[in-house]
Amino acid sequence: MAAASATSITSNLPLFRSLLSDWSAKQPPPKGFTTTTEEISEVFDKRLSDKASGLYETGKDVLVTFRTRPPLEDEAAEKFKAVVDSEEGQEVQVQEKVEFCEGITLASAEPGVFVAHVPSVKWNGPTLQHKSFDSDLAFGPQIDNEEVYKRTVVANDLLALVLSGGISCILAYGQTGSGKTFTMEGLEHRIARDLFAVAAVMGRRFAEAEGVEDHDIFEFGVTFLELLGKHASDLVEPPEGVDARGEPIRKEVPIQEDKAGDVRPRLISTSVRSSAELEDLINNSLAHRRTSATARNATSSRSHAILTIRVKNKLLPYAEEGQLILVDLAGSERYEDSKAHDKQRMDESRENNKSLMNLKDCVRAKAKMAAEEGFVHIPWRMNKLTMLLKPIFDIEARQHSKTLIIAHVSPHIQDSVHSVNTLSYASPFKTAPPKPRGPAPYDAKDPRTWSHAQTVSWLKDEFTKRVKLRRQAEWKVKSERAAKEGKKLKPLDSDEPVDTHVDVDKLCPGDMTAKNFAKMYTTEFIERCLQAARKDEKPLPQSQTTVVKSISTEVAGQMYYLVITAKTRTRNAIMKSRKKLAVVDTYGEFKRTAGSRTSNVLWTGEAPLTKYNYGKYTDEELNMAQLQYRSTWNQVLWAAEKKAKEEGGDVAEAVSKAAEEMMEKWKAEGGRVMLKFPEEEIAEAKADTGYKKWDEHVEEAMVRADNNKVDSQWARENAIREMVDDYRKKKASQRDGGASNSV
Ligand SMILES: Nc1ncnc2c1ncn2[C@@H]1O[C@H](COP(=O)(O)OP(=O)(O)OP(=O)(O)O)[C@@H](O)[C@H]1O
Repeated sequence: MAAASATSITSNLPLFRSLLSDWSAKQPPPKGFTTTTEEISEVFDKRLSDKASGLYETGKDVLVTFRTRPPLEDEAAEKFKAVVDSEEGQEVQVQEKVEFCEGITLASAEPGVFVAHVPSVKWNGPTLQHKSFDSDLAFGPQIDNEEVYKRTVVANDLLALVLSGGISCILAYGQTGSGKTFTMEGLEHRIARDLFAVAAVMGRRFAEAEGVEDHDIFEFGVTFLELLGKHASDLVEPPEGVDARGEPIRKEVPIQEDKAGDVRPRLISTSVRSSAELEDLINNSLAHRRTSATARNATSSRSHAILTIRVKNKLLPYAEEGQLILVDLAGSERYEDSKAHDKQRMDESRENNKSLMNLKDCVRAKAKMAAEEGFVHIPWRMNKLTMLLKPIFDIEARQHSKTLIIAHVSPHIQDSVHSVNTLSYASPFKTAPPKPRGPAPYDAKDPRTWSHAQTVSWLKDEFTKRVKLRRQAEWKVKSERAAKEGKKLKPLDSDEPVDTHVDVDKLCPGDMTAKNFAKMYTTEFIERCLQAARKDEKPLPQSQTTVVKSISTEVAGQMYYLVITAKTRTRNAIMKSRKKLAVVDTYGEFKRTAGSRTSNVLWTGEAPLTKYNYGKYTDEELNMAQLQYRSTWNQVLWAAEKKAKEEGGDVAEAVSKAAEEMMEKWKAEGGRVMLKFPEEEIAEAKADTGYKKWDEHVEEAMVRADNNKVDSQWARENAIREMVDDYRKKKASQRDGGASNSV
């Protein structure tokens, strides 16, 4: 079935309307939302006012939302009035007055389901296809910005996340004119309205827990950046004028990773202290963006706009900053449209297209990572847009983050093809909710498996251990000082009980487990520890506050570290079993065609099929080569088999020979041998190389592998092999050097 042209859609509107009405008559009534907005507000208000209600499910890391807007007055008539007559290639007015016809139907609001009605042409004439897409939430044309704000920002507690040192990111995606800016501006103004009220409540709670008088504990810095093609500029500054092409002239801002691995373009960061100041800043920056939109070509729909609000907690000066990142993306269909434009515009559109595709890869990888509870490679270094979004894509980041993508579609049937593109871009980000699992067996290294009693016992041990460590360190300093004065301190009795300050039973009441703590933001954990350290509800003396803050930060870090490493172990086990499966699959296919093979081990001398001595390659090498060549491996073997059969030759010999040739090629391409190193040696090599350099090398290798369609897991291992080899060489030369020195 072919897609219908704009001409045929508009001239066939009566037919499509009747097909739509037949279709609608057969549909069940749309499903609405599972909660009312009043219920969302109620839960939120309670959470803010009630200290004990901090235990809540943080839900998914990536949420997908669809939105369609109402048709605007006379829009259909304006937008679709003159259409090209495809037969004659001339513009003709096909209808006197073009009335709106629905291209999107909301089938369910939560979980979201949109049905796009796509006009197409069958052998017997025009017809309609109905394509259904899933999301977490869907907003029909009657939903206003206030409700969108409540069901996204409020329901997911994004402001509290940011104020607790986490990262919230909202991405608006869709065709030009679909309503991205309308949504983002709506959200931005409401965020400006509420952020300081939420900050006041959270600030008061935190300050009270610390026994500090000043409740004004947050500092806010705002930046606004525009990315047009590869060029970034600061939207806080007005443009310096317009060039001959009618484009705004702006100072370019470089986007690079700094030495610490951060991507912080040099933008004007404006400090804001109230809703009014934030609102003013947003309005001015948006006005600067719109100034350019009134110029000859609306740059606003061709550029990405990124508003970032950074939040610093003055009482936790060393903690990571919270970030709220709001991104109004460039129109998604621009590349096709740009074909009629000059080279510069086409380059810019190609760049936008690339960045949107790369963004898709990153969001998809992130969603997958969250759903599978482990690490996957996220290629965020591939372009400037995803580099700017590093905080949400960097797997090393220790901050909790939540990403919300709002995919916008036009309501018109004439835009259905674009709508299908938009919905199929965003829909795959939706992940299944985590499967309800029975209680996992106890694992001392995985906090997610601990019961209430095990959690209490771990917390008691951790606090005690850390207080003892502090005591030990202080004793050492004091005893050294005493030794200088010729005195000797009484040795410490390590069995002597210590005051951990934090009452763990108070910190971990009822049926609370480590799972609850692991989901908690660090600031919330510290706040709870400070509360649990209070005796008779009296504020703690300053010296104790400092100790509790520092120890509880360490305990939270240790808990998070245990969760992360447990997740990595799960992930590695998944990867390993997948690798095995891939090998078994390859083997299965080979067995089907080659017949008589019985051994479970591939390509070894023991197998009856092989006359060649495969003993010269290890199983690991053979598996790696097959994984790398994937389907090519089978194709080559099948071709050898077919040829031998046709020519009446020895099939086993031909197949084995072909396999051997491939192994030789594989070796010649760089001796891709996966070596096994002891974990301690890898850890030593890592520490010696430097963690940042190590990770960069691995990441680069994986990106290169992604580009070359080579197994990225193999690339990772190969990169590690190279670095451990280097480390071995370095150590050997030091040894030799050391040995020659000592001679
Ligand atoms: N939900 C809505 N309700 C009412 N009007 C809307 C809604 N969404 C968008 N509009 C209107 O539709 C028009 C196009 O919306 P908007 O400018 O937000 O689109 P856009 O996707 O940001 O386009 P561009 O990519 O060109 O910037 C505007 O006039 C806007 O006011």
